[in-house]
Amino acid sequence: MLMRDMMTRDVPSLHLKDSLRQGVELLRWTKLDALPVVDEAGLLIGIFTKANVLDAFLAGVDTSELIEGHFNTQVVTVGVDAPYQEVEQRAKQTLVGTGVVVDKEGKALGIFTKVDMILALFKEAEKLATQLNTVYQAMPNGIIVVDRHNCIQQINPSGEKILKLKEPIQGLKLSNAFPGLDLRDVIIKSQHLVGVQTEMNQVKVLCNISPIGELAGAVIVFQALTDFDQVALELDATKRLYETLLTVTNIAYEAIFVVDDQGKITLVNEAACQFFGKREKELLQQPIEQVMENTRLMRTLKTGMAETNEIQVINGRPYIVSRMPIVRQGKIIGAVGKIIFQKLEEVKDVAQRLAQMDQELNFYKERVGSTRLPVTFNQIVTVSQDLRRLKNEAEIAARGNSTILLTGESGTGKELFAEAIHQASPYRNGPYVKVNCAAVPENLLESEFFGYANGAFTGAQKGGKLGKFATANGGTLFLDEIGDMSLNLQSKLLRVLEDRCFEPVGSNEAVKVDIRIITATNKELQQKVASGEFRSDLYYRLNVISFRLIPIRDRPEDIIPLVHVFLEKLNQDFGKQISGVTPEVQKILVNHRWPGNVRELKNVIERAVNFASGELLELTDLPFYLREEKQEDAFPLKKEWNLESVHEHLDKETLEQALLIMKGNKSEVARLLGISRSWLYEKLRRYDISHR
Ligand SMILES: Nc1ncnc2c1ncn2[C@@H]1O[C@H](COP(=O)(O)OP(=O)(O)OP(=O)(O)O)[C@@H](O)[C@H]1O
Repeated sequence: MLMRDMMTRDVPSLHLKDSLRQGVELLRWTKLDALPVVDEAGLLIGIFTKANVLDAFLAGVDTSELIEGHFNTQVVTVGVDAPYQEVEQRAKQTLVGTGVVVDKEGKALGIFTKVDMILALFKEAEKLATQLNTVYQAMPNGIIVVDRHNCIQQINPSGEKILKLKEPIQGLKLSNAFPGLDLRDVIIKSQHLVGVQTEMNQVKVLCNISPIGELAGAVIVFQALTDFDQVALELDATKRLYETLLTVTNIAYEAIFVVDDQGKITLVNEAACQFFGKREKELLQQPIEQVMENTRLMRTLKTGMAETNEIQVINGRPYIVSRMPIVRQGKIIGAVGKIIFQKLEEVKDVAQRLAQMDQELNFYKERVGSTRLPVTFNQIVTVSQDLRRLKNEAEIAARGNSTILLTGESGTGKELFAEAIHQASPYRNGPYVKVNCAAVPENLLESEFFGYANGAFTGAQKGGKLGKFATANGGTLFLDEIGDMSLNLQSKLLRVLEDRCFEPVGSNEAVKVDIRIITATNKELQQKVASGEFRSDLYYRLNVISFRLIPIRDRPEDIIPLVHVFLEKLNQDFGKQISGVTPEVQKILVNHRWPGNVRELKNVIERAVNFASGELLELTDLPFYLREEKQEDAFPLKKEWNLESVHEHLDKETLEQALLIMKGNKSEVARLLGISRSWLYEKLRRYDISHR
């Protein structure tokens, strides 16, 4: 409210040439207590009041005299645009009952009387009361007003609702209505109480209590604690969720960042900070476009389309990037970006370490070994003419001390032959030592083969350690998977083969050994020689006498005899009495291609014995891939298949078969299929093949 809204307007002004009579008549006519006096230009020069009239009368002045000299030149003036508060202030400070309202030039526009002030006050109070009442009625918090005697004056609708009041409480003593609530200190000591938890009408509430003026009473503002608790709980849960999210994102190797709907960064993980080379606070709230070149995140915000695993060149390097919109109630409220393999080196490192541990595990597993009976040629089951001839030749070769190379597909019996040769050789009384060259970790190779001298290196076993060559002294050293031996070791092996002499790690003294060496591989060594992966001189050294073992599909007549030998042993192990296989099963076994050879056959029979309930192994006892062969002799080409699905089908079958052959040993499966372990895991995951 401004002065212009409070003043009395249309007030006549007096001039110097006006008589006292005219002044009195105007006062009488307007019923005002004072009138402004102005000069010829209308500018205010004074005020003519009832007191001036009385003074002139007492002095016996004639009413025809001019008012000049009979009015006050000291005038209280107020600007027409002065706000209510200023007017109130001025009114409080002066005792003068009437002020003159002027414009900026000082021209009198009207007067402002005490009556005007009171009316304005009423208006202002009314406005305030309406505002307060609206707040009072509408606010969600409860309000109780008590007077100085602790009597409840008012309670707002929210208050009644929160406290579930059934009857009015106005007029009651607060301590009676709500026992335990004492406001005496608030009222007497004018104290403010904040965050008071109490119970009113059996409702837990949180209150702020304030005194009203001086000893006038108090007001309680409260809210139900249950609502409050709820909000607090939700807030806590949100906080926890946020912290979990931060921790999760920080564990990730990928750079992860979140933007709001404007493309401003709202969250970054540590990897993202490293990736962008900035600190978190430097990134937060920055437009993503300024932080990352060629970002397509703004597009994601517009289109709402997720893009996963796309190649994007950032700072000249390609990265795998994914983008995902964040949608809430059908609206895109932000997006997440992810840059994968930002720390590819570390991932590779971890993978390498895992592979090495895996290798070491296999190696030590093998070392633990078993104390089974020695294998002789008698245990090599065959009715095939070719294999029998090979067996005879091997038996003859065993009698000498030449190095023997055994080649052939996986599972064809190379190891079996190696041991049988040893048992039939002049070295039979010496040890038979087997080393899987592919399983010895690169860092253990030398000491494993040649041993080490006392104190050769920190952590070395006291007194040194014998290597495989020394251990096999006087016996046979069977080097399996020779095709996987590193070139470095190949040259060292060549020396031992030539001189039967070697030096342990950390020693200058050559050790001479008398050993028979048998090697084996399922790789095409000649091809490896051609590609430079295998030393040709070593190849010729190893290839003095060689035997290529025959895959079982080329000697199907051996299948059923082998099955019977296996059944005999398995019956003992499992306490069963299975005497053979049904004709149906026999047909399948004989027709199968057996990529895993005798090992696969042995595992299939072991599995079948586990499942078998009758006297003969039945179709249902066979693994699924073999059962399928019953229906389809050739590969089944279905109408709905395309080249890709056919390929997948074959892939899946081969994997399942390989897993069975290798009894779930992933390293062996990968080796059998000639793929890396990581590729194998990828395939198992893709085809959803469970692998324990
Ligand atoms: N003629 C056979 N008679 C009896 N058992 C056999 C015969 N041939 C292979 N086996 C058995 O099949 C399994 C695989 O044989 P072996 O380990 O000797 O094959 P491998 O050719 O050395 O395989 P890899 O190249 O995968 O090492 C062994 O359990 C072995 O006893």
